[in-house]
Amino acid sequence: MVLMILPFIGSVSVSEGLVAITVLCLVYLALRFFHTEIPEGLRRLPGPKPFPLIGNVLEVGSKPYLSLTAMSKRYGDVFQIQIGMRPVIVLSGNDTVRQALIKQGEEFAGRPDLYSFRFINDGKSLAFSTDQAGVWRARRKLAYSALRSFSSLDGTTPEYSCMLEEHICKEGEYLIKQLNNVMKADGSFDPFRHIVVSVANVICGMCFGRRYDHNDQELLSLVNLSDEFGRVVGSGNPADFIPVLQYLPSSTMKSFMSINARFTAFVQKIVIEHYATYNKDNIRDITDSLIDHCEDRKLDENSNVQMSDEKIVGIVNDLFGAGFDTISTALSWSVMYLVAHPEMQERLHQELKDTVGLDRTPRLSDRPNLPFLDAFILELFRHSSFLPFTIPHCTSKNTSLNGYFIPKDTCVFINQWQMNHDPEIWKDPSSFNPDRFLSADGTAVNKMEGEKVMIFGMGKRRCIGEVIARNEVFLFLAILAQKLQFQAKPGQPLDMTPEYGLTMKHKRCHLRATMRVRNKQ
Ligand code: HEM
Repeated sequence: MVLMILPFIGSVSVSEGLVAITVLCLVYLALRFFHTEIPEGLRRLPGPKPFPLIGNVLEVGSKPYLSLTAMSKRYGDVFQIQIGMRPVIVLSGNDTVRQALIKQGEEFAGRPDLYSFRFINDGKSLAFSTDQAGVWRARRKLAYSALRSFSSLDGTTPEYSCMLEEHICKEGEYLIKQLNNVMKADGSFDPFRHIVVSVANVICGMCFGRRYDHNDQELLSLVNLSDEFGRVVGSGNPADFIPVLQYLPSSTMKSFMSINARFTAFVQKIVIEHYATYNKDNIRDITDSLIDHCEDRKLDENSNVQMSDEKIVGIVNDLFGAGFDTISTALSWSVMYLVAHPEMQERLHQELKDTVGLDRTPRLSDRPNLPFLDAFILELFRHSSFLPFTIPHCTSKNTSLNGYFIPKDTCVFINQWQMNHDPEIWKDPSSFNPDRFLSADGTAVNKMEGEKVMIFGMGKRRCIGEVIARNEVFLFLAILAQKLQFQAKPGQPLDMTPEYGLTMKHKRCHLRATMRVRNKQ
């Protein structure tokens, strides 16, 4: 965050700077003057003392998941920091987060009105916008039912249990061929670069009824920009917290706007093609089903939530965006963990060899027989906590939590990383140990332990793609571990340091892989 504010200082003239600082000081003093009254019986939130203007930016630093976890040890599960001008409540601890997001779910389900969020999906994002509760709920329901029906649709042949399985198996097999070819040609590969196209193709198949070549430049440039997107949304763009910065030039913000504009243009082009070829009697994919919903709604006089067609069809933009970045980050990390723990890589392969064999592609129905793979995925989610915070929440009314007063419209960060590394819950949390999720004889996953892992959020805003995501990570990883053996590139030590963002990624690197079984041609 501090690193993100610094570039602003160089791009402002002295007089502009002085005016900005004077305005900020006046606003700051006014805010302190009108300090919120605490209702009787409730306490004022604890937290570090903020500096004028920058608040606690210095203490939060560039790894907020670590600094805010350290602060939770000092101030407790509910505390307040100030980022720039904006107070932010940070929630940690399983019981506290459960209380806020489930028991008091309605009060904590909003999204804050952050400047950068206005550029995502043209300000009409289901996940990031400040839609009124009724509109958001109706859009979420539509998105959820479209996702569910298009993933559970029958596959094109009885070989596959559903469309989702068909897409993943085909893309998984194609990915193996692709990695094999790149290995032959270059001797190493960048895991994220190839995984992201395969994963994007699965969600493209469901949303748009099409797939892209691994060398398609338009798709490649779009999906490889997602790191940049996560960096702004994840760390909090300075202009979100120091409003006057919205009016000053910023290269980060410029690039963020351009990524969003390109993303929206990419989806819009496909949506326009769908409108032109739409046929009510042949709903091809999620885009068609959303267009169909707009048509039906025009005939439904009882529909009580007012939503524009743009807001309905724009849902596909959210599904596509959320559907590839998260899953490819999870899979890319999986490969890194396999390389970091070769004994686990062998154990996984052996489990697949013993239960599935090497002659057929794994299926979703193999899952109950692959407990170590399931435990490995749970530990990957927990240990990497690659989504260290949920998307920021916001209170919809004055409320209280653990006896502390929290005013309406307060921005709330949920620290998933802290929950996944809490020593009260996890024994030796910093070690990577999938066995923690297995029964004593190693034959079954302990479901209760698994449910303690927090990576999809909880309550009213819980991820709507969770089932698809879990299935996708499982099946892609099963295919990769069955067919390939991954290693680090000689002379290149593995760097597992996460780079902070909405989704934390490992540094781009090159790995090697050898085929364990011949792929079907
Ligand atoms: C491993 C993969 C994934 C992870 C870890 C993940 C995690 C999350 C998290 C933490 C949130 C925010 C929850 C909150 O704000 O409290 C979220 C929201 C969301 N996710 Fe996922 N997600 C994944 C995959 C997907 C997929 C595949 C889709 C759809 C195809 C999807 C669609 C969404 C949507 C639409 C929201 C916004 C929900 C709302 O604001 O009401 N996600 N996800």
